[in-house]
Amino acid sequence: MSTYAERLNAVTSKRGRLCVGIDPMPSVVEAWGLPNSVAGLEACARGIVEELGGLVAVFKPQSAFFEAFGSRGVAVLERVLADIRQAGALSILDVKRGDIGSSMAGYASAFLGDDAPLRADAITVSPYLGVGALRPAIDAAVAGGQGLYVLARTSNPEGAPIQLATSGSATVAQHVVDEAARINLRADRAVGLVVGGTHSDVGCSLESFNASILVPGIGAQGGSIAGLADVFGPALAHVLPTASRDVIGAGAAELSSRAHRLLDEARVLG
Ligand SMILES: O=C(O)c1cc(=O)[nH]c(=O)n1[C@@H]1O[C@H](COP(=O)(O)O)[C@@H](O)[C@H]1O
Repeated sequence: MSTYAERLNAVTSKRGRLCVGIDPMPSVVEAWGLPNSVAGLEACARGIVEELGGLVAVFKPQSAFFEAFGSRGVAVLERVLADIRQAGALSILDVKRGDIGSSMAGYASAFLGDDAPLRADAITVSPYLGVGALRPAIDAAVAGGQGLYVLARTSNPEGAPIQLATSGSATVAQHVVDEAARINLRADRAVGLVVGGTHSDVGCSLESFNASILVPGIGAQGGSIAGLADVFGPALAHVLPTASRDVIGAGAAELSSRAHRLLDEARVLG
């Protein structure tokens, strides 16, 4: 069985280093000329994968916009994840879970389990109950050839007081980066990071990090792919930029041209 790192490398080598976020919020669904309903959600979210599924390497559905419609929205999310798989792309399910070990094991089986209806190739997780509390998800990811993306330095301005606070001799963000790198030595590089593309200085050293770095904040939040080389330096080799509204926010007619524009920009990442 191949690891998440190997699968990610294979698909991004072919399709380019870009993740498209599937955030079908009401304003996006409206820009697609669709009603703010389960049917509108489904037409928008599955329409994105139908159009871009053979082009883009990775998709990141944001669970919140599906959960907003209850069980019928979650059923749409199941179908979107299946569509992504069918298209030969990878899915990062953005659920930002983090809990004590026993509950984390529950989340791991919900999103990473072999037969889980919401099975994804990777999920986003929060380390604020301790990086060690993520262990059940790390074990599940390694067992299934899947990945995790741990929030280290998020794209939003409100993250700074917590993530840049000092813990011992390093910032909290640095602690997360170092712990993830240490775990990866025995975890098939399954533990990636989330580091926003909106900062001129991320406030932690990524130099010796050894796995994928998901970089949100491109486009709508002010970040640009062109600006990443200066900020990420040698870690640029691990960067996977992700954009949602910048690609999907102007309706179906502009979807393909916007994706192609970002794929062109992402060529500088190699
Ligand atoms: O984990 C994430 O994906 C994430 C982390 C972060 O630091 N900032 C961030 O914006 N995100 C997510 O990335 C997406 C950003 O959407 P756009 O700003 O439209 O590209 C949303 O789904 C956010 O929840």
